[in-house]
Amino acid sequence: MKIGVPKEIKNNEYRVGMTPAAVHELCGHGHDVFVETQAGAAIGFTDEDYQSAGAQILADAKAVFGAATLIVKVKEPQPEERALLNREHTLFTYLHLAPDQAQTDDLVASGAICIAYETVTDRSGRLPLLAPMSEVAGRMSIQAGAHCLEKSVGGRGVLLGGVPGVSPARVTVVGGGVVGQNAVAMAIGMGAQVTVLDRNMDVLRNLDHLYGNRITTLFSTVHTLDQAMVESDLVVGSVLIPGASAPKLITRDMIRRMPEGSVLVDVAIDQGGCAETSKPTTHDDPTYIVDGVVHYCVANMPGAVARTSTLALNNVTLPFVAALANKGPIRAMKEDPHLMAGLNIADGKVTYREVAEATGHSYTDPESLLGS
Ligand SMILES: NC(=O)C1=CN([C@@H]2O[C@H](COP(=O)(O)OP(=O)(O)OC[C@H]3O[C@@H](n4cnc5c(N)ncnc54)[C@H](O)[C@@H]3O)[C@@H](O)[C@H]2O)C=CC1
Ligand SMILES: CC(=O)C(=O)O
Ligand SMILES: [Mg+2]
Repeated sequence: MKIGVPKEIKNNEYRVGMTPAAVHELCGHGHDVFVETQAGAAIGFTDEDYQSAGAQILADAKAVFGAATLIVKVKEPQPEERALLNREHTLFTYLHLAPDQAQTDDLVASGAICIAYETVTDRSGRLPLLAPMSEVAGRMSIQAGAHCLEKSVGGRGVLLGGVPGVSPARVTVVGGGVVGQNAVAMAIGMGAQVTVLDRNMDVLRNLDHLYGNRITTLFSTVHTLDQAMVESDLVVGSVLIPGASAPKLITRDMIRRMPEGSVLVDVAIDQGGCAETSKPTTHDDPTYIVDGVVHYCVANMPGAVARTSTLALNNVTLPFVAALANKGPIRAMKEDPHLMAGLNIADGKVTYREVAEATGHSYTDPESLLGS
């Protein structure tokens, strides 16, 4: 198989789809790997490192997409990358299609096989290719939130941990999954007073078991969320319905009633965001203010700690890249229903129900499309 690794071009995105170590493994299996020049340079992976691992270095994305059939990336393809895709390609990357009509339409038109990291499953129903980036973003959400609480960025001038004689900040985490658990751990570590909401009682029981009365767990309803929001200094949005647009649980009215200078870090922004007031921002210009509340809505938070994130991502994607390359995408998916769960688009059809529903495309069952 010919595998291509283009340089990421999203704003401040320094991650790379494959590390030199991953390239070495794939070349060892007899595959050809083509890496765009400087693809990993920003995080210390030089062209020479990739060449030593067995890759060929190509001058630009056009050459990589021309030479390879399996494209391994990190972020959703940008318009200029989408223009390079055709039905010979298999694209393996984060896609987040439900809130992104233009990308969905372009990928349908390309005819390519498009497998989304974020909907690949595991035996316990979790999302193993999303998990490491959720760990990163969950941990980052508290440091980003702490910074946003500073006066210079419009925050209310509150220190998360307080000091002797002054109360700590109140942090509310909406969604206690992977992002939420990592946010809770960091917020507790910094001394904040933490409340976490979820609709899954097992999630709340597990957090209660871990932290006891150090945190407050609340079953998430409109009422409990409303109460927690208006008393919070920092809110982390971390709900997910896999593959679907994030539910808009946080209303504009709740935002209006939060304290002046409080902060919302909407990590779920990559699926459209869980607040009515959320819109995607970039690391270049990460925040904006609505009704006095600082909103941080960066859709590629892990890109800021790109070296850690690339290594963590490659740990989990490598076995799937190897399966796709060794068996070919169709056989690899037929033999692994968890990889098949990642298939969002193929042959001009949308094969993920929530994406079809959100974007107005008709849904095609992936098994019927690929044949059994
Ligand atoms: N902005 C960024 O850079 C990044 C964003 N993310 C995103 O963060 C979000 C969360 O990801 P994970 O934590 O991995 O997902 P997860 O599936 O581990 O956790 C989501 C949690 O939300 C809960 N939930 C669903 N509906 C709810 C409701 N109505 N009320 C309360 N809780 C509800 C679920 O029960 C689950 O515990 C996803 O959209 C993911 O794509 C992840 C990594 C980076
Ligand atoms: C998951 C995601 O959106 C990211 O890592 O950028
Ligand atoms: Mg207000």
